[in-house]
Amino acid sequence: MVHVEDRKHLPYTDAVIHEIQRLCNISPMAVPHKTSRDVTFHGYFIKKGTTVIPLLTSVLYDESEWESPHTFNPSHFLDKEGRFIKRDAFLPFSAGRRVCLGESLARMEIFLFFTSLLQHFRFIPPPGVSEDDLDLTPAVGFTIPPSPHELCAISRQ
Ligand code: HEM
Repeated sequence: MVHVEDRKHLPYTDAVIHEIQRLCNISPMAVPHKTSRDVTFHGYFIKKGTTVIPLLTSVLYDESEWESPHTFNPSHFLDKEGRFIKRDAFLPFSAGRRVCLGESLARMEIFLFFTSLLQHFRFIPPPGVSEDDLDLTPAVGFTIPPSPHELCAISRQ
């Protein structure tokens, strides 16, 4: 049985989960916001009342922040000794006053579901399908869920 406190003892697992959320961010455009006053941001003047859509993907794939932004690489979240490191550019829940209210709950649930499932099952492609045939290209939309595909869960017991 896994507990949420185990997260600190499982840095590689934690890094894998963070990397999945970075690379497969499900809410790339967060939620539209409106400026409550005139703002100058990075030299651009933004008038009060302007709708602003934060592109979280631009941070999660930022080439100046990530060593291999377009490749799955849990080392983004590990130091040389294999300890978990926080990264400022990890913003799948957005940031600021309107940051996702469910972030703690979501992170806890993802850790518990992910570790429990992997402890009890091995996941393999269905018979006749090779791993290379699995298309992990996400669906496109306001949110980007994974495309439907089939997997077999094999009990480890
Ligand atoms: C992997 C799971 C989740 C992701 C990636 C996610 C991501 C986000 C993002 C990007 C926003 C927009 C923040 C902004 O306006 O800039 C948001 C808002 C919000 N999320 Fe989540 N979310 C997740 C799960 C949850 C869960 C489980 C709950 C509730 C139990 C939740 C509740 C909310 C609420 C209430 C807001 C609106 C906050 C506000 O406007 O003040 N989210 N979320």
